[in-house]
This record gives sequence, structure tokens and C-alpha cells, in this order.
Amino acid sequence: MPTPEQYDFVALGGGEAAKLLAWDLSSNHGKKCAVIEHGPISGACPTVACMPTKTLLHSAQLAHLARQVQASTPGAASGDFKADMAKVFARKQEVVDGMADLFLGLFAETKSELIRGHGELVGPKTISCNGRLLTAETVLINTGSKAFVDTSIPGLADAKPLTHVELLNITTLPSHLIILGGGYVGMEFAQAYARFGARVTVIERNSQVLNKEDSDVVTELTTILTREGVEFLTSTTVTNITGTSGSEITLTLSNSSSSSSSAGGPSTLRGSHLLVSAGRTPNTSGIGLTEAAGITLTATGHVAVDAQLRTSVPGVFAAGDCAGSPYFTHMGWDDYRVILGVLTGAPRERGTEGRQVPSVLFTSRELAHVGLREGEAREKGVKYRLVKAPMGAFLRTRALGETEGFAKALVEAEGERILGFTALGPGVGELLPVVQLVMKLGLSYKELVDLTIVHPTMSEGLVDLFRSVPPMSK
Ligand SMILES: Cc1cc2nc3c(=O)[nH]c(=O)nc-3n(C[C@H](O)[C@H](O)[C@H](O)COP(=O)(O)OP(=O)(O)OC[C@H]3O[C@@H](n4cnc5c(N)ncnc54)[C@H](O)[C@@H]3O)c2cc1C
Ligand SMILES: NC(=O)c1ccc[n+]([C@@H]2O[C@H](COP(=O)([O-])OP(=O)(O)OC[C@H]3O[C@@H](n4cnc5c(N)ncnc54)[C@H](O)[C@@H]3O)[C@@H](O)[C@H]2O)c1
Repeated sequence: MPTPEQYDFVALGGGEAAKLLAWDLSSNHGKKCAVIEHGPISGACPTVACMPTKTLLHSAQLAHLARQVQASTPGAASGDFKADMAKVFARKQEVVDGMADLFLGLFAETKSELIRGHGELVGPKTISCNGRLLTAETVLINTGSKAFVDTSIPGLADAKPLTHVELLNITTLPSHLIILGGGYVGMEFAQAYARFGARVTVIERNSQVLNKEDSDVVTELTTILTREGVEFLTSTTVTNITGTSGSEITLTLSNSSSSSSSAGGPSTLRGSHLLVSAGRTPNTSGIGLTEAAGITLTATGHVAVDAQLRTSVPGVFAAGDCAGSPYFTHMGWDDYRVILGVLTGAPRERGTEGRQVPSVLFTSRELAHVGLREGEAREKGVKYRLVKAPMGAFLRTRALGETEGFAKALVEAEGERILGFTALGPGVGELLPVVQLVMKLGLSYKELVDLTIVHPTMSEGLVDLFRSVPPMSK
């Protein structure tokens, strides 16, 4: 049995909060820190999630624009346009490798240790890795999540479906990509691969994809994607699968929609590749969490945490997907700040309760959201004033030739605070921070109306949108 090595901070899993805490605690607080990571770089976001998918979507956007130029400007381009998937893959890899260099540099610069290997808890605050034992005053569990593959679907496991990890590594174009699950992962890959020239079918068990979003938003977005060739089969479940992803695969489908001509009856769908994007499972089993460390898990398999991300064991925190924080990198980033606040009082001590959860689906058009959705407000009986404007009212979109989509906001019925904001349009993710700031400070929407914003930028559309908030009913 090796002698335990004593650290101030050790993270099991190199997710977002893990590396930020290690870098910050070592360089600004003189702590001895280590991060244990069994993947290629520290964290999913730079390797197999946010950064490579956004790189892929950008390449797909270029392919789309090249095709548009060919179609609309005879003579501006010639020949049959085809995406070169080997080059698309190479560019994605270049970005991933660049992120690795950046992170390795930060570990070196901050003198925090990145331990490459699989870690497991062997005691409440002791981790075993590569034949070493590490103990620390503060331990962080930041192991992330993995794609959920529902093995109760007959034939799914044998079909060797792709997850986002494998799909990001194939260098040829699938002839027909079938996507199981119309959530964030499914929608972004659907548009990217359709734009590269693949036939794409999305199967979603709910009556609409992106089930949490308002139906007007989903209708507009799916109309755009359908026009680009993506086929959506909603209210549809898979009852059997034969064949193997990568060669030929046949799915037996059942449709439960009363409006569909195939309602109730089975149908089959044949494709070349199958992507599973049907939700995620936290990486919390087989690493000694409950057995060796006595850490409590929730019914969903996440590490149980309080509002300051403390687990049931004193001195052990959990952050990110594995702790049930909303599955976004920026929420992992905020988890880092919450834990840093507890450990050092800087920037200030606070919890996760009531924090904003902004999101952007990076399809083109982007779908940006923060706060309350209209459907949610109705369900909860929250009274609101609604303002909605087409993207064409954001004059910049006219110059871009991208006027589809709209923005809408919910404002208090009997007050002036903004309750929620949603936009579907080009680059609308960049509109969120200014709206977030007004919401966070509890300011009146009229503060936005009062701004002078550069013309013609997307942001100036916010002034017009909020100018049109209907008056309070007397
Ligand atoms: C395809 C895709 C695209 C996405 N795009 C976006 C986006 O654009 N924007 C956004 O905000 N979010 C996006 N997300 C979500 C985002 O990637 C996750 O919410 C985020 O990465 C979670 O961070 P985390 O800190 O919880 O852990 P992770 O980043 O998942 O890191 C956990 C790390 O722990 C390691 N690990 C696990 N177990 C062990 C062990 N026992 N020993 C050693 N190491 C271990 C893993 O290898 C991993 O590197 C995307 C997700 C996917 C799947
Ligand atoms: N741009 C971003 O920020 C971004 C991008 C990708 C992923 N993410 C994060 O990762 C999370 C996980 O993404 P995801 O798309 O895997 O999950 P998800 O939970 O967003 O969507 C999964 C979808 O699959 C459907 N589904 C599940 N089982 C099914 C079945 N058997 N048949 C048909 N449909 C089925 C669900 O109804 C749901 O619509 C997201 O919720 C998001 O938080 C963020």
C-alpha cells in the first residue's frame, strides 16, 4: 500500500470547475493542487463536446454558404460543391489540439498537477490513481456525464451506435445519418450533417423536438431545418433495430401521433449510421463514491449537493453534470465560482439558488434563451406582458439576408422587470448578456429602451423590441 500523498485540493475528473479551481487555488492562494483525468485533455467541452461541435457547425455553415453562392450567383463558383470531410475533421482536430496546448500550458504556469489516469475513491477523501494514493483537505468530484444508450431498445447495443464522441471522429460522410433524440446534441449534429450533404432523419419520442422550448420557437426552427433537408419524425419510438451503424441499419418505428397517417402502425427506416443523442447519464458509478467514500447520490444518480455544492461528506464538493448542475459548460464555470467563494470568500460567498441559466443552441439560426419561457409562465400561472418581434425588425438581419426567426420577451404584468427572453436568429446568443444584466440587477426594461446602440448591429433590435412592450392593464 503506497503512502498517501497530502494535497490541499484534489479533483477526481478534470471537468470545468476542477481545472479552474486547481489553477486559481495554486496560483492565487498558494495551494498544492492536482487534477486526475483519464481522458485526452481535461474535460469534455474542449475535446468531445462544445468546442469540436461548434467548429463542425462553422465548417457546415461555410459549406452551406458555398452552396448558396453557387445557387444564387451563376459564374461566382463552378463545379459540384462537396464538403471534404477529411479537411472538416482535420480542422476540428486542430481546434481540439489547440485547446489541449492552452490547458497544458495553464497547468504548467500555475504549477498545478495534471495526473493522467483513472481515479477511484478508496476512502472519504482519498483517491487512488496509477498506483498512487492522494488525500486532500478539499476533494472535488467533477467527472461529468456520458451519452445515455437505452439498452432496453431491442438491438440498440448490438447496432454499435455512435455517440457524439465517435461521430466527431469519423472522416467520411454518412449517406444517411439517423439521429435518436431531438435535443441539443441531436439538433446541432442534424443541421451540420445535412449541410455537409448527408441525408438526416431525427427521431423524437415527444410531439416536438426540444420539448422544453415554446412551440412557436420549435416550429420556426424546424421549418428552417426541414428546408435544409432534415427530416423529423416526432411522437416516434424505436421498437427494434437490426444491422450495424457504419454499414446498414434498419429501425422499426412506432408513431403515436393521432395526426400522423402512420399513427399506431409500425414502419421501418433504413440508414447508414445511427447517432444516439437521447440524454445523458452522470459518471458516478464504479468510482467508489458511495461504497468507499460514503457520498450520497440522488435518485437520478447525481452526487447529492447543497446550494454551495457540498456533498454529504465534509470537505468533499461536486460540480458540473455529475452534480446535477444544468448541463452547460458555463454552469460548470459558475460552480467553480461558488466553490471558490466557499473556500476563500472570493469573489464572494454565495450559492447556486436563483442563478441564471442562459443557453444557446448553436444551430443556424441560433436559439438563445434566458429566464422564463412562455409555456412555463402559463403552467405556473405567472402573469406577464408579452412582446414579440420578427427578426426582420432587427435591421442587421436584412443586410445579412437572414430575416427568419423572431425575438420575444416576457415582462412582469404589474411591474417592469424582464422575466424571460428568447431569440431565434443569426448570432442572437450575443444578445443575451445585456438582457441578463438588466434581469440580474432587477432593472426596468425601460433602461434598455434608453440605450443608444450602434446601427446596424443585432443589439439595436433590443431597443425596438422592448419599446413595444404593451402597457400594463389597468
Ligand atoms: C456534443 C455536446 C455538445 C455540447 N455543447 C455545449 C455548448 O456548446 N455549450 C455548453 O455550455 N455546453 C455544451 N455541452 C455540455 C457541456 O459539454 C457539459 O455540460 C460540460 O462539459 C460538463 O462539464 P463538467 O465540468 O461537468 O465535466 P466534463 O467536462 O464532462 O469533464 C469531466 C471529466 O472527468 C473525466 N473523468 C470522469 N471520470 C473519471 C475518473 N474516474 N478518473 C479520471 N477522470 C475521469 C472525464 O474524462 C472528463 O474529462 C455539450 C455537450 C455535448 C455532449
Ligand atoms: N449548445 C449547447 O449548449 C449544448 C449542445 C449540446 C448539448 N448540450 C447539453 O447536453 C445535454 C444533453 O444533450 P442531449 O441532446 O443528449 O439530451 P437532451 O436531454 O437535450 O435531449 C434528448 C432528447 O432525446 C429524446 N429521447 C430520449 N430517448 C428517446 C428515445 N428512446 N426515442 C426518441 N427520442 C428520445 C428526449 O425526448 C429529448 O428530446 C443538453 O440538455 C444540454 O444541456 C448543450
